[in-house]
Amino acid sequence: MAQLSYVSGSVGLITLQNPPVNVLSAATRQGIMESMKKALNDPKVKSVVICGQNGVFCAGADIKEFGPNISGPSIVPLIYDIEVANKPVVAAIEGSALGGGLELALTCHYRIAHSKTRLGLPEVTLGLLPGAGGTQLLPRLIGIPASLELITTGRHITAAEALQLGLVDHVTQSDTVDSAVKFALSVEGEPLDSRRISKRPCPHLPDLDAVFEAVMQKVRQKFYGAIAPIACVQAVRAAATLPFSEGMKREQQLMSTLFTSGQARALQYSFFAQRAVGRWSMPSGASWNTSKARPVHRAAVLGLGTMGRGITVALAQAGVSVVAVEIQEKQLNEAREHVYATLERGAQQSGVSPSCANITYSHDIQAVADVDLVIEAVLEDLSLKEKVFQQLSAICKPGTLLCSNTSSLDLNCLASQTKNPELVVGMHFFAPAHVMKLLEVVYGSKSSPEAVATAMQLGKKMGKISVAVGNCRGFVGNRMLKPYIEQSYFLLEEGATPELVDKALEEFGFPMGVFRMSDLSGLDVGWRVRKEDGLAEPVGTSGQITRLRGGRRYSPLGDILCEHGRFGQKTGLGWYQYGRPGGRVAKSDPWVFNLLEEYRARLGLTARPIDQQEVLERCLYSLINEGLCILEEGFASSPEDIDVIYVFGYGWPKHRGGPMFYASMVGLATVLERLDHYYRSNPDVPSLKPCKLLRQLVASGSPPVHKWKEITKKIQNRL
Ligand SMILES: CCCCCCC/C=C/C(=O)SCCNC(=O)CCNC(=O)[C@H](O)C(C)(C)COP(=O)(O)OP(=O)(O)OC[C@H]1O[C@@H](n2cnc3c(N)ncnc32)[C@H](O)[C@@H]1OP(=O)(O)O
Repeated sequence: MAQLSYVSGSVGLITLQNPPVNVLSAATRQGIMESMKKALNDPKVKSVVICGQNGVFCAGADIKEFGPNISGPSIVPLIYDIEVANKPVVAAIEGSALGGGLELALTCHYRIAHSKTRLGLPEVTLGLLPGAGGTQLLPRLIGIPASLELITTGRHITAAEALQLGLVDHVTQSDTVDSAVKFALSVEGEPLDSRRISKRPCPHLPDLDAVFEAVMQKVRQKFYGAIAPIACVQAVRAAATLPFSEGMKREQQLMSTLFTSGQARALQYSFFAQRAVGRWSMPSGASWNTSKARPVHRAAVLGLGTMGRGITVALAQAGVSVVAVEIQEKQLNEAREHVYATLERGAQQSGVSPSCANITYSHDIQAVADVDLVIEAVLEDLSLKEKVFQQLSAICKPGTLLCSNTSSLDLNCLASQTKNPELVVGMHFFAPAHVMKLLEVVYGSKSSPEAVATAMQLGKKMGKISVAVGNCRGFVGNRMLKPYIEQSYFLLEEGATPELVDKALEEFGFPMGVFRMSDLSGLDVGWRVRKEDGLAEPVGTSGQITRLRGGRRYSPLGDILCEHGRFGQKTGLGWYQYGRPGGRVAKSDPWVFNLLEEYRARLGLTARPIDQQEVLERCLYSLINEGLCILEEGFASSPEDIDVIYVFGYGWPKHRGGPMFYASMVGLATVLERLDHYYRSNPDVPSLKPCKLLRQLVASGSPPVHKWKEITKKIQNRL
């Protein structure tokens, strides 16, 4: 797992060999330790270079090894041995140097990096801190403010930024190992004391207390509820205020608390879940490793409203050439300006040139004739979309993939309008489409595995986390949102306020509670759907209110707000008041309180005290139950798919892993017991009825999430 060889007469070259990314597994640590010892004891060796095989230095500790029983040599003494070595040790960094990998490089006496290398201490994103000396070494090398920023965000930086910060000594464009070996030869025999970072004082910072206080406040706000960023700040503070050895003790102390935390487990689960969703499968058995994606060089976006514009930007930024089509001239011109400005802004932020040249605009649908793939993003209206798919099927060259950005319509209906329904898939982006990481790739009953593979690959190219899901109402994300919103309305009927419900959800970790979120996305969207479904009936001021519709309990509260023109932020009024149309700051609205009181009085409902626990149980457990139904029915192939969708598309707090992981943390038996309890008192609310899979999982001893697939398969086979 690490190999010592000899080059240029006097250089011992230690190569980490743990593909694909040379993580510091027990065997790799052992290999480094033995190779170092051999090199240092060999009188022919005058200097040492450490590199990684296959163009990657090291992606840090092996996350799979984390747990109560870690075997092999500890990482801290291992890297300490490198720093105290009496021969110069040079890190030859290429590919990635992350986490423990960067810490390994920090204990070397010199760091040479290839210009394309990414460096960082991303432990915080795994619920940890850089616990192999990173919190003590980095501030001594690059100062406290820069270290705080890198360690609390886990941001990866380029070699150029690393050079600017003083994190690396030299950046090369040519062969990294060759450069490092030449460099090692040039420093053989030179004194090393000044090169040992642990021996340096931490750079002085005036107003130390004020700096740390401000950072702590920022971190608490930005990463609400997360414990790792706070521990990171505390550890860096130790570097600033304590001698190195004491700081190291503090780092270890803080690390041991984090290491066993539920948050670290959730975040590490999420790390692997993000990668697992790429290994998609369909109920037919087709999957990522049996299906080949087609290349997409040229794509079209049809409809340049908010979503179409965002998708155009994301495609252009991914280097795909785009034909952007909008039939209304005015909308087309506005879209052109908007896309240009967004690309310019993005280019300024990232320091690369904007990709505007890749886009051609047209108001003629015929312009899509020779593209490889079309993404339709016209209004969410079935008959309009059906017409568009008929046209696309007639215009596009044979083999063009036809994708819809619909968030709610039946993909099979759209596919049935085309000559080749196997070429139709959903690409459900989330607003703003160039920013949000999530993409649901929806397969209909006729979508070919090749079409799914192509959409998944294009999503990846656009920097999205793509999840393949089946074609059910609302797909995965929006379908699970329905019972969650429904419960929040019922809670209002029973005595809660929008403020109380939102507070509970925001304290849980959502960036916005359900009512603030609804105001942001617009209450009229759901109202239109409910009207189409025949659920929303005009209530007026004196009309009778029926709470049982379609055989189940229904709350018309959202409809009543819409009848009053309260569509949320865009009209300045919704569940809250915003001062003006388009306002963003939510203020409580006495009108809503009065409405709730009058509504309850009309229906003879008595308000009762409702606590945060009940809000969480009813909103979250009904959402979880729907997720389990989706798994049971096979519309998502794994709990990881659902969790990734919720974390990256719906603001589920990252440090809680996702709804399925959270349910397993709370205890599936507890979730079942609470759902049973609420369903008993609300038998007209079917979303509270625990699904078969939940009962089965509990009966099977509540296995961990990665074992659920065995049980879902059994249920699906029986169906
Ligand atoms: C042992 C005692 C504990 C002391 C702790 C001391 C303090 C140190 C802590 C750490 O170092 S924690 C780890 C910090 N490192 C990271 O967070 C890096 C994580 N990896 C990445 O960001 C990316 O993988 C990459 C290196 C940028 C490469 O990206 P790329 O897109 O090229 O490939 P991936 O598909 O992401 O990865 C390939 C493959 O490798 C697996 N993998 C990557 N990193 C790790 C890791 N650190 N541990 C275990 N496995 C890792 C990844 O899961 C992929 O495998 P599959 O999931 O596809 O099987």
